[in-house]
Amino acid sequence: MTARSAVLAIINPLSGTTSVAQKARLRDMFLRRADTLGYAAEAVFTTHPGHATELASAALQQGVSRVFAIGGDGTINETAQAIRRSATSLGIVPIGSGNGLARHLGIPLHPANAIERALNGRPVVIDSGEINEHPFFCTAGLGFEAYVAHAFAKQPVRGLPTYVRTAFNAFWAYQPGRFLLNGHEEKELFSLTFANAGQFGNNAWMAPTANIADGYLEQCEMRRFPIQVAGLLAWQLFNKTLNRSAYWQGQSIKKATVQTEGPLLIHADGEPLTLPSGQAEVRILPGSLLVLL
Ligand SMILES: Nc1ncnc2c1ncn2[C@@H]1O[C@H](COP(=O)(O)OP(=O)(O)OP(=O)(O)O)[C@@H](O)[C@H]1O
Repeated sequence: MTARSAVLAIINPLSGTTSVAQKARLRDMFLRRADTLGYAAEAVFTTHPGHATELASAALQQGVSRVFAIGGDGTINETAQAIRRSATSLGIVPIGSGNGLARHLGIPLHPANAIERALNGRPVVIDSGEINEHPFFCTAGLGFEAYVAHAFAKQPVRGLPTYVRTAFNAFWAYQPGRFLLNGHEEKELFSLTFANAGQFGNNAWMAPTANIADGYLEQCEMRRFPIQVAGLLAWQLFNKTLNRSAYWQGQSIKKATVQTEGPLLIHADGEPLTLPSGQAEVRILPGSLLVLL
């Protein structure tokens, strides 16, 4: 008799707005379905930030071939960073607030369908990025989007309504910053995005033409814009046409540097980070992650 292949599901009890009881039902559904398909499945709830990386690293050491992240982009990031550049594949069951990577990849947003897709999926190679030592799989960036990520992290409740309220309030408080790009171009920017996937989440497409497996990041710059065009830009962001705006500029890059005076607020897959040196080095890691699709 052949041994059953081991798989692990990592579940963030705090992702999105579904209750812990609902997530426990998802865990049970995952375990039942994995068992039916012949896997030796385990599922673990995270207990603290960074726990998903610890669990996925341990699974990798034990030779687990498929690790499933049941959560949002932050949980996917923590899980994927442990198994990138390995033969272990990532399954994605999106239950977060934005689910940018899952939406870009066309993964079903209904958890039961996503479980089915991931358990039956084949490994497909995608790129990932790094901003200093921080990996990202969807987007990283600075300026307004980093400002919002920092503000959102302080909210007691997650989910889309909280995100929209936080972004709206941040819009009035935020002042565009000055950044030195690649050591020679000084620019005042509303935001600067490094996109592996095309969207932040919730179908907000900052980089409508991004290809997640082409070996490039899309560097998207948003210039300061008059308040009168904010509504139009928001419409274009969700309509996947922001790249037609005169305030948007994009290029495909393999690496970039950004400097600012004082600490640099950034985000990696929506997780807020601060770079005390004020300097960011961004690069693409082509073909660095296997995703079950
Ligand atoms: N048990 C836990 N207690 C507190 N925080 C946790 C725990 N497990 C994970 N986290 C943290 O929760 C944060 C948010 O998780 P996640 O990204 O999955 O959900 P989300 O923000 O609702 O979704 P999205 O990123 O798609 O918008 C991550 O930064 C992660 O480190």
